[in-house]
Amino acid sequence: MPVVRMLREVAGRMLQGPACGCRTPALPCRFLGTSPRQIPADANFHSTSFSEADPPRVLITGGLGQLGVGLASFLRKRFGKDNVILSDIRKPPEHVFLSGPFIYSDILDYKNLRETVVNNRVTWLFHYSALLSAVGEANVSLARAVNITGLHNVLDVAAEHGLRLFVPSTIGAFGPTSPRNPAPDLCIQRPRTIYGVSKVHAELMGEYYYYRYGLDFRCLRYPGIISADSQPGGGTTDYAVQIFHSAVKNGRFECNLEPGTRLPMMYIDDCLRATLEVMEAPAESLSMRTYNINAMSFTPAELAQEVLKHIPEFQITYNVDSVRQAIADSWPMNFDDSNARKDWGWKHDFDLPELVTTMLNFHGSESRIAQAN
Ligand SMILES: NC(=O)C1=CN([C@@H]2O[C@H](COP(=O)(O)OP(=O)(O)OC[C@H]3O[C@@H](n4cnc5c(N)ncnc54)[C@H](O)[C@@H]3O)[C@@H](O)[C@H]2O)C=CC1
Ligand SMILES: CC(=O)[C@H](N)C(=O)O
Repeated sequence: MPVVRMLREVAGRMLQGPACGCRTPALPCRFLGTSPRQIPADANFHSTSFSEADPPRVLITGGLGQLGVGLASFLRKRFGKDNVILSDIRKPPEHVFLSGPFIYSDILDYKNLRETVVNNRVTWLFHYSALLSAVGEANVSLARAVNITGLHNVLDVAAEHGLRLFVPSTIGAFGPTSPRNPAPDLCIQRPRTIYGVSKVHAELMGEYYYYRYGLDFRCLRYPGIISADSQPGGGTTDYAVQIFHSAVKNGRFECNLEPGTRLPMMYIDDCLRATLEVMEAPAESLSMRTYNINAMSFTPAELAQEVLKHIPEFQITYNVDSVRQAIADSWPMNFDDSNARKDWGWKHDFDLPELVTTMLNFHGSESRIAQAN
């Protein structure tokens, strides 16, 4: 029965492991026929590697959020200012607009995205556009469109043009039935937010494109990220950013999570370094395509204790937001990132004391500058 044997062989190849560089991957059905998303038959789905003399051409989607501007500035130091293009659907503030290339790019507009990639000869794409956990619950249909349909557009453009693609996932990709302390890389993932569901979908679709078409998909599950000079975009872990600004400005903070809510967290410098490290890691060192990364884990009460060491008059009060609390209660308290440490040498620099000192120094000097002016 030759047909059955042929099907078995194809299925066997897919289940065996990633497509290797020497094999021509089968075309996805949606790329055939009259679809605008055609992939040439000789397409090479393997992202190009780069040398110092020939750095990647980078596009960051959703780049005006909490993390994108910092990522652009970090990557520009490594690859050169003009090789890193920041994009978003919002208008950039002047200092961002003047700091390097910025373009309008709506990930829901496939043609616009493809044009951007082609016209700028993009080779690496960091896909940051998303609606985060709390805003996602407030606008499920928009979150579904941006986080799921938008991801499909990004995956197709990346596959079509042989890009190396980074998509961040999150602690929010786990749910109440996942092991919580710690959550390992591979376990039950049944999140109960549209954000979490869309991120599990992104992990699975990215890995599917990797195994099926050889797309160079790389994904890190970020903890809650804490940044000094950018505002969070509507997540459950936002309190851990806002507390520092309030502590310095007012000496007090009203927290929207209960004092004992333990969540994994990370300082932005560690997050951005991990992102570049996994993108630069040799493909053969990656035993997986989606990794947990971890740094620290604390509760609002523990964070407040650490702030008190610097600002003895600091006061924290609690006014719990039931939506955010329910989300936080379903997320991991701790992350097992041993695979990232083993495979590509991940190591964080910032623990809670260094985080608090750094954040308070930043906001302290900001407020001294404001007072002096
Ligand atoms: N900030 C954090 O603590 C964490 C972030 N992540 C992930 O990292 C990525 C970046 O996060 P943040 O910067 O915090 O997000 P953010 O919410 O601050 O920014 C997201 C950006 O996406 C843009 N956007 C929305 N719709 C768009 C569209 N149709 N086309 C293009 N852009 C669009 C928004 O204008 C916004 O600037 C997200 O994918 C997020 O899920 C993961 C875990 C933790
Ligand atoms: C942890 C995240 O993904 C984000 N900060 C959120 O709280 O939604």
